[in-house]
Amino acid sequence: MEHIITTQALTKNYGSKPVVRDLTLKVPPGSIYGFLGPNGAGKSTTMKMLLGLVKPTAGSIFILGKPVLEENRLELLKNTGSLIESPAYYGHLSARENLQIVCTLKNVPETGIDSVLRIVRLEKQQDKKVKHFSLGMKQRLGLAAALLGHPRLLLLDEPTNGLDPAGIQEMRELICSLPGKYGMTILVSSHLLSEIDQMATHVGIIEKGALIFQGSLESLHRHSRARIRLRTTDNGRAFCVLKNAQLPVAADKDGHGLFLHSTEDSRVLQCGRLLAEQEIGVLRLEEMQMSLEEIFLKLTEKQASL
Ligand SMILES: Nc1ncnc2c1ncn2[C@@H]1O[C@H](COP(=O)(O)OP(=O)(O)OP(=O)(O)O)[C@@H](O)[C@H]1O
Repeated sequence: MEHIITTQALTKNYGSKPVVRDLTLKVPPGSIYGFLGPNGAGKSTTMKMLLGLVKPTAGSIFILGKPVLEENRLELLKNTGSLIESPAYYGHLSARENLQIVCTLKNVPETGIDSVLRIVRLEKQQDKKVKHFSLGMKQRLGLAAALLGHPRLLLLDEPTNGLDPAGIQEMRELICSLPGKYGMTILVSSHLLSEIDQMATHVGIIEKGALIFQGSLESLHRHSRARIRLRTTDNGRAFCVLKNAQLPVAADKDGHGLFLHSTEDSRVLQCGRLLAEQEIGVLRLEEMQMSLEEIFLKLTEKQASL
């Protein structure tokens, strides 16, 4: 399977300051690739390099299987839509008129305007002046502009920044619908783990310019050591019984229960049997996943200790 975006040792220094280091991105076709990292990690700089807006210090970029070179950059970018930073508009013009200008700039037919307005659900407001738009509507118009020309690849830099919860939800649903309906691949950046968790199929985590994780969202979740939380009629005695049986057990911090640091059926079964034998009642038994927040901290801690 050929990746839609590949970078090799992509590097950017500003003066002597490394901002992106040796980045090897692999974005699979049809994926929503969540590009995750704290503020200042280098996400925007990377996306700008992919779009040819910032020149890499070193390394190479391949988009849709082709190396991005000065001479074919424009051709490749024809197949790429982007929403980087707050999109600029003519406030005194309507949404449709703004999109007509984008069509001229992109050299794509205006016949696509109706369809992108429908996708972003702005068809009813298409004749309204953009200066009267809410931030959410402006972001959706930005997405509509990115979708003109039906690109195969979309690059979205923090598309939900500044939106209210309803706007965030709307933008998220829109983004999620695009690969299935239109066969697009999407690279979307965010510093919010929960957001990526709800949207992405694949994840790349960048910290201080370097990639510290890349893979499917599922494989990221596998990084989370799941555990079982138990509440019993006698947590103190239960702890001793399980510990004596060499089970990986720990008391939880507030003393209301226990953690079994394993989700293997055989161990959970053993745990239940031992407690029943000792006539200790089980009140709760639940599987706990590490939150993405915890996974991120774990990954970055590991990085810091390397
Ligand atoms: N033109 C520039 N000149 C010098 N330094 C820059 C320039 N652009 C970005 N930087 C620095 O590069 C680092 C990475 O910035 P970048 O905007 O890529 O991060 P980011 O992950 O997108 O963060 P944010 O979510 O805050 O936008 C920051 O320390 C920033 O100050």
